[in-house]
Formats: sequence, C-alpha cells, structure tokens
Amino acid sequence: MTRTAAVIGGGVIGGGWAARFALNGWNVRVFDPDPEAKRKIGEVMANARRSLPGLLDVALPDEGTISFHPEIAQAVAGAEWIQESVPERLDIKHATFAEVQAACDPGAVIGSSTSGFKPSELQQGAAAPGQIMVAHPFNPVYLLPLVELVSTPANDADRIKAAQAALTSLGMYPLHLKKEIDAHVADRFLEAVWREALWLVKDGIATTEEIDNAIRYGFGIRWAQMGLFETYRVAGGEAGMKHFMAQFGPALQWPWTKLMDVPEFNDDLVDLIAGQSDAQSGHLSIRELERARDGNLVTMMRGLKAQDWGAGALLNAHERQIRAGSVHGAVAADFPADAPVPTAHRTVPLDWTDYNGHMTESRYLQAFADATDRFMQIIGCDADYIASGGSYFTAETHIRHLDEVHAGTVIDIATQVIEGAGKKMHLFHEMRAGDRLLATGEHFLLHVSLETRKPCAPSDGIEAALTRFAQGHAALPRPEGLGRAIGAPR
Ligand SMILES: NC(=O)C1=CN([C@@H]2O[C@H](COP(=O)(O)OP(=O)(O)OC[C@H]3O[C@@H](n4cnc5c(N)ncnc54)[C@H](O)[C@@H]3O)[C@@H](O)[C@H]2O)C=CC1
Ligand SMILES: C[N+](C)(C)CC(=O)CC(=O)[O-]
Repeated sequence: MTRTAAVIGGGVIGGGWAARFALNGWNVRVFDPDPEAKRKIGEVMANARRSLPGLLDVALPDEGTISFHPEIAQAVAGAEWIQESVPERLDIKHATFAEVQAACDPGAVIGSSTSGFKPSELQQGAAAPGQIMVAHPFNPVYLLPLVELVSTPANDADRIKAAQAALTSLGMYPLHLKKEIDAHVADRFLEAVWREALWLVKDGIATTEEIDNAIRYGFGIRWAQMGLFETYRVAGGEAGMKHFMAQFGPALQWPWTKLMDVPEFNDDLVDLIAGQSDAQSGHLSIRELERARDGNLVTMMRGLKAQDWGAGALLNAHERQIRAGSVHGAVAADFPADAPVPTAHRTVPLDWTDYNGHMTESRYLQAFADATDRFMQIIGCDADYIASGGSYFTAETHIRHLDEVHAGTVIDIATQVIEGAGKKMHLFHEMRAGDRLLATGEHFLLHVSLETRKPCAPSDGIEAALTRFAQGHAALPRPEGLGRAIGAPR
C-alpha cells in the first residue's frame, strides 16, 4: 500500500522532503500558505527527478503523487509521517504542532526539520509531546542522506524505531542522538566553520571565493569520504591517533582559532560577504547552481558507491533493500522460458550524460554489460560460481543507438537468447524507455575456465538453464537488427 507523508512548510527544506518522499513512492500532502509553493516545489521536483533516482543502479518505486492542501488538518489526516519545515521560530513551530496534533493520526511520527531547537523545546505545551522529535536533514534533502534524529525521554522506543525504519526506507541515514543539545551535532560544526569564515573575510585575510577554494580543493573532499577522526588518524601516520594528538595538541593553546569571538553582525559585514559572493557566483541563477551542485553530488556519491564506502555504502544497502523485494532477486525458474528476460530496470544517472545533454555512448555498453551480468546470474553464473573457476568472456559486441535518452529516465532491458549451447552464449538486448526502443546490444560470449583462460563447457546447471531459454526464445520473432554490421563503402 502506498505510504503517505505530510509536509508542513514547503520552502527549501520542505520541498526537498517532498521530493525525497515522492521519489521513493510515497504520496505527499503539502500545506504552505505561500501561493508560490506549488511552483517552487515543482522546480525542486524537476531537479530531484534528474538526480536522485539515478543514484542507484536499480529503479526506485513508482513516483508518488504530491497534492497541495489549504488547511493543515486536511494535509495531515491519515499521514503516517508529518514533517514540519516552517521558519526557524519557536512560536510558529508550536502553533503548527498544535494544529497538526488536533487532526493527525496519534500513531504518526511528527519530525521537525529545525536546525537548532532542542526536541524538549519543541515538545513544550504539546498535546502529545512523545509524538514530536527532531528530524534534521541537510540541503538538498533529496540527495544528502543524513538526518539527525534527536529524541527526549518523552519519545517511546517504538516510535523512534518506526522513525528510523521509515527514514532508512527512504535511503536516508538516521543518526540518532539520545542527548539533546542546541544545533544538534552537524550544525555545531557548520556554525564553527561559518564563524571562522566570517572573521577571515571581515579581516581581509581571504575572499569568499578563496575560502571556498580552501575547502573544495582540500579538506572538503577528504571530509566527504572519511569524516574528521578517521582522516586525522591517517594523518598521524603509522603512530596513529596518539601521535597526531601529541603533535597538534599544543596548537589548541595557540591563536589558531577565533571561534569563541563572534564578529559584529552589521550591514558592513553583510554587504562585504554578499558583494564578494555576487562577484564569485552572481553570473549563475540559484537553479543553475543547484543543478551544478546536484551533478557534483551525484558523481561523488556514485564514486563512493563503487568503493562501497561511506555514503556510497549506504546507497548499496538501499539498493539491496529494493532488489530484495523485486524481480531483481529472482532466479531462472521464476521467468517464463518463452519471453525475453527482464535484465535491467533502472534510471539514467546524471553522470551518464554528456556534452550533448543525453546518455553518452560508453554508458550504453555499461548498461548492456550489466544486463548480461544479470542474465549470467539468472542462469546460475553468479559470484559463487565465478569464485569456483567458471565464467563467461565477451568475444564480440554490436550496439545500435536508435533514440535519445536523458538523465532521470527509467530504462528497461529485455534479453533474448539467440544461441545457448555448450560454451556459446549469443544474447540480444533491447533497451526501452516505456514503449520507445532506445538501443539494441548484441553480444557473443564464451564460457571459459578462469584457470586455463580457455573456452570450456559450463556446469550442467547453467547448461540446463541456458538451454531452457534458448529453446523457448527460438519461437520468438527474430529481433529486428540481429546480425547487423556497419556496411563499408566499396
Ligand atoms: N535552509 C537550510 O539550509 C536548512 C533549513 N533547515 C530548517 O528547515 C526549516 C525550514 O527552513 P527553510 O526551508 O530553509 O525555510 P524557507 O523559508 O525556505 O521555507 C519555509 C516555508 O514555510 C512556509 N511557512 C511560513 N509560515 C508557515 C506556517 N505557519 N505553516 C506552514 N508553512 C509556513 C513559508 O511559506 C516557506 O515556504 C527551518 O526550521 C530550518 O532551520 C534545516 C536544514 C537546512
Ligand atoms: C545553515 N543551517 C543551519 C540552516 C544549515 C542546516 O541546518 C543544515 C544544512 O543543510 O547545511
């Protein structure tokens, strides 16, 4: 059954939440008094659609619907998750919770996006304090997985567990903080770095651009993959963390930071920073900057996915969760022998597109090669079989590019066995977006011994599974384009 979330306040963060929920198959009900909210969320959704689904190598569930409601009561009725993302003012948040709790399901989780208020402050005066907890996300909410989940003793363990499970199912990383503190954990870092940066600009030491460069060419990349402590452990060399601390401990007494002083927040400082920021990035619109940011984030996170590390390992876990409940977990006997076998159902990722604004040619081969891997797995040539010494090598490939496809589009590949006997396996893949035929891939493979590196017969199990498809597929129409070659001029 489709799950339902309510988003109260649909600005930068509420819009990001709406996209995260909807693109993971939830229906989303939005309440926001801003008459522009629908347009703004529409623009966030457009950016999210081209970036989030392509993070994974398997398609997300079908997109949920987003509806807009004139009253909080209408938006929250029947929702299992209510995410408050109204402005950062305690009076507005309290008034919002009162309206929400007058109409919502008592079993629903009410998460607050607050950047700094403690959950006990949010719960003050509430009809049911135990329903409210901090669920602090990071912008863009549809791409960054971290959510600081901050609870108080008023929140019972079952509701916290339900909240963790719901966030995990959205591909997020709930970091549960059992001890509350102003600004939680991550915003304390951001605030510290922000204060230092304000001083550096105010004192004329560095411009906004130079500070950004100091981060993005160096420790920002390092932090993205290892965080702080693991990074510094490595920096301690073979002697490790103790050596690192001994070496840099004395710096704590030196004037290396102005963290405890706050620069006077006046018009001069605002104009200085805003002016430098305009000079640095004013030639780009916010939507253009968001698109650049999203492309960079997707590319970095997919790089970490290949390494199965940090945020990338989380993507792999989310993907396993989706595969387990779908056709991707199926084996040969689960597929009819007389129809092409579905071997891919995924979204075109942003990092598969090129200067022509569409999927680049090398990624067609990747998609078809992944489909071949999936077919091998279906007939029993899986990781265990390969570890036992048998596998397939591709001997020849022919790809036809028939129609364009863009980032964010769901593609499906169906595979027909043209020949499957002994060591030979001849496959014909058709890639489609809905009814549109995008490309075909014809591949001839030989079963090999990984010890001798020479062709040999596969196991009886693989032979039987392959023969079943080969015989069943022989009755299918011959695919258009089979055996095609590029004609050479004479
Ligand atoms: N912008 C950021 O980088 C982050 C913000 N947050 C937190 O998210 C919350 C929302 O912040 P933003 O989205 O940045 O602000 P925003 O100004 O972009 O959006 C706030 C939205 O709330 C709506 N609103 C105002 N009064 C309302 C009411 N009574 N009921 C329902 N909606 C109402 C506004 O029309 C607006 O669309 C804040 O608590 C903030 O601390 C959390 C993480 C990051
Ligand atoms: C600046 N901020 C305090 C609103 C930042 C956050 O809360 C998290 C983020 O996305 O940077």
